[in-house]
Amino acid sequence: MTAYLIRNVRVLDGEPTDLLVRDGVVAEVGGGLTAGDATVLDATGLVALPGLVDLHTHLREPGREDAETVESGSRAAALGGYTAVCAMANTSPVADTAGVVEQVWRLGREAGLVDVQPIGAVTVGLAGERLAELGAMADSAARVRIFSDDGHCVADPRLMRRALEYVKAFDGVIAQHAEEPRLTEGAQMHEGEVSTRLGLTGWPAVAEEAIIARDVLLAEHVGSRLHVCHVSTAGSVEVLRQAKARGVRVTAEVTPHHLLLTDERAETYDPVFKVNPPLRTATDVAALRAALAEGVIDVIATDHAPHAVEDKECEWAYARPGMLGLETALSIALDVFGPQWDLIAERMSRAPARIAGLTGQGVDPAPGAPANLTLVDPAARRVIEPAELASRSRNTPYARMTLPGRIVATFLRGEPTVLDGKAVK
Ligand SMILES: NC(=O)N[C@@H](CC(=O)O)C(=O)O
Repeated sequence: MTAYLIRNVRVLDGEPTDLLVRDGVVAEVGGGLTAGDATVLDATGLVALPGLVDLHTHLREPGREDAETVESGSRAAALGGYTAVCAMANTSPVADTAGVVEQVWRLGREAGLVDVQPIGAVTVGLAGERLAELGAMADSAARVRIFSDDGHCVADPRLMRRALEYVKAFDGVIAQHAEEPRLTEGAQMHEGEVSTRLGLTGWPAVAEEAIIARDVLLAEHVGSRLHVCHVSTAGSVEVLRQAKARGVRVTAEVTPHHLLLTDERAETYDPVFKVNPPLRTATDVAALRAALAEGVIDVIATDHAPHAVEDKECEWAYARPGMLGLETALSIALDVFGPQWDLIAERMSRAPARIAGLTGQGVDPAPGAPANLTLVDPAARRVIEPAELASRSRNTPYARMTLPGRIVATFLRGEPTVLDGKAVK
């Protein structure tokens, strides 16, 4: 195993120092370390962060390997500075058995670019009727702890209650896609002024808020852990704020796109901006930013949702919802929050690692810490070219935008997965 001496790097907000990475851990930190047999990387101007952890990634394997595979999604993740991703269950077949979650977990190990932690479905086939084999998935080699029907809401309150109760036994968490389905039938975009003008059926904020309100009460009632996926409205933030103040065991995530883009993008009728939950208003964006800074929202999660060209480059009404996120998330965070490295490390690495129970991930670079880390050049700016992305899909909403920050290197347990901005394998 090669050792690396990372010279003159700032660890988060600290002064420039050297990091010696050896045998999978950060062996030493300090000024003027000697290289010995280590490969020297000059990291002047770069910032070292704990490797990013994504709580919400769609890898599409098994079933839609034309849109993404575990390997291509892992490469996109590593290039985005990630060392772990949680793979959503809405594959085909659905990840609702020990067999499927073990398959995804094994494919992740084989790719070896990030830790792939499968998420299990809450209900069989995401159909919302019967609980899946949560215990068998938890006991499998994949050690599933997060369960989600993401893409669908667990709408039946009794089923949601049972799921919350069931996962308590192994400190699991239910990650809810909060969308009251009766309120979003036929919905194409956020319900508001823009949808009225365009004549598109709206997805009202209350469809999200009503489910979050119900679920925090259920989680409180049974004393279990709830995680809320892709929070998108100012009203949801208020529900979460109240629940947290009461001590409910609830955590929440927001996506990079909901921190940056608004429903006005739908005026282009370009389906690249169609996503679930939909892009909301500038008021919502401001509330989400404040909630993330404050900690009412715990995590930035990408909801990386690759889609094949035929599913995206068609009429708005027929396009699948979802956008790419892994290769641009850190840049969006930097654009929105500036170089607040401790905040970025907390919301994009430590907190998601804690919620997912991933030991060894989300640990700041310090002597003895597992060498899962990423080196960022905050001064770099890059133009996003869809064709240059490592994802098999092209549906980035940031095409041809200039974004700040560039991932220069990523290390997974001491081995580089990205060097000089390029994937190592
Ligand atoms: N977030 C999205 O817009 N899409 C997700 C699932 C979903 O939440 O609809 C996908 O799997 O494509």
